[in-house]
Amino acid sequence: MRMLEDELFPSTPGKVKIERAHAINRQFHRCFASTSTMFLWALFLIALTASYLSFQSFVDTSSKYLSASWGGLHWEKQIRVSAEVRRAHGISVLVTGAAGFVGSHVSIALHKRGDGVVGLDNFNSYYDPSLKKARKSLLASHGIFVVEGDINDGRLLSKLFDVVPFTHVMHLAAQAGVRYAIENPASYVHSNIAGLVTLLEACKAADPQPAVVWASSSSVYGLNEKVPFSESDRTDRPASLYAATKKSGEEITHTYNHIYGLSITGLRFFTVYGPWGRPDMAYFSFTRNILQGKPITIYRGKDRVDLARDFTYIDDIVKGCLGSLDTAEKSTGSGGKKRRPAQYRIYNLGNTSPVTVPTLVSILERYLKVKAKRNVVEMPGNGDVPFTHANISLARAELGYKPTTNLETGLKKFVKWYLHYYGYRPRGSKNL
Ligand SMILES: O=C(O)[C@H]1O[C@H](OP(=O)(O)OP(=O)(O)OC[C@H]2O[C@@H](n3ccc(=O)[nH]c3=O)[C@H](O)[C@@H]2O)[C@H](O)[C@@H](O)[C@H]1O
Repeated sequence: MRMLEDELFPSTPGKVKIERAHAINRQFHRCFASTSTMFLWALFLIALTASYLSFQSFVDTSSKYLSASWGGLHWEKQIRVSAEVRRAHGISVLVTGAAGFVGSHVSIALHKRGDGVVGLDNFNSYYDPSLKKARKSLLASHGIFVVEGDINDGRLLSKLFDVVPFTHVMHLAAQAGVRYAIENPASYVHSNIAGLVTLLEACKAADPQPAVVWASSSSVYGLNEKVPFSESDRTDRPASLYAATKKSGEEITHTYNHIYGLSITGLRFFTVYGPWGRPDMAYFSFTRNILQGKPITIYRGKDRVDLARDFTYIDDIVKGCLGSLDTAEKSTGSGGKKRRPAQYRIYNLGNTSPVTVPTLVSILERYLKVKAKRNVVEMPGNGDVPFTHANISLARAELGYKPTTNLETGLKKFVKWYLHYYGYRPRGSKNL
């Protein structure tokens, strides 16, 4: 009994080590008694490692192949059908970020007028992916196919251009949100810089090259104080990493225009809102909190000045996007070289009438018939700017852009959609 206890619970761990060392030594001598045996063992181990490594790479390759959510004849057919143009002089458009807020609206508008549309979206979880899936279903019900994939996937992009000679790319996929850049800076570089370059590489290599229309942002005006913001104003003082990546996007697209002859149109969107919107934005999260009886945080600027935004309704933005696609000239390059200079444009798409954040809240209270629990705090230094205000003369003159929806009307439509989508009882909704 005592011996058994000693074996199981040795009083001196060092002793065990010495005994084990002796035992291992004896075994070692038995196994590798001669040099030739050791050589054979070494050969055996090398062969084993090599076969393990090649098996691993086989497993990796095949699992990548098996898990790829794209490819195959059926997949290609869905893309071709979705890209079919159904009107004279129609266009075929690859819409990136198609399951996003602006992307889904633009896709439907294009499809409705007879253009071909193929969507691309990575369905990331920056906000509730079930809303993105619901938008995808909505698009499917219109006959629009959305490919699940990432703009950083160059192979996928070149495959898409092999299957369809897209005339246009509407590039809306991006890491959005001004304040989230503090939490996750890498995601902005990944989507708004690396993803943009991968997309432009695919566009440059495509034959024919498509014309590219893409989403920049009002945030590029950064710390500008001159109002309203005009396209010729300085944009070299971004207040957030989000803004910095969008400004970089304007410069990156310029490079591709200059070297490869890609036709480029950048659209500076001003705080877009509306049905099927983004849950991370203030008007959306305020609505959710007000209905749930939770407090909302309202930021206030220096000297207790209210923050203001040139809130722009989604339908107006869609018209600006379509106007841009329709007036975009063809790209001029092929085989990696441009034949002649190509079009390069930048436009503000705003509403031209800024509204303060407390006023936005009052409008929501009225439509929701619930008082908000307002918690007013100093604007934290996390990338916000005090106000935005668009000068849209250029877009009006060259795109025929003319916003027609004020914040009151637009929020009414948003609230109606929100109550319906999230299954609220139609309390007084007849008034909406
Ligand atoms: O035009 C753009 O280029 C950008 O527009 C949008 O950014 P913003 O104008 O910042 O919109 P949004 O977050 O709705 O905040 C609105 C107001 O509410 C204030 N705000 C916000 C949150 C909060 O809890 N409290 C608050 O007061 C806040 O301080 C601000 O004054 C897009 O999100 C962005 O992706 C980009 O497209």
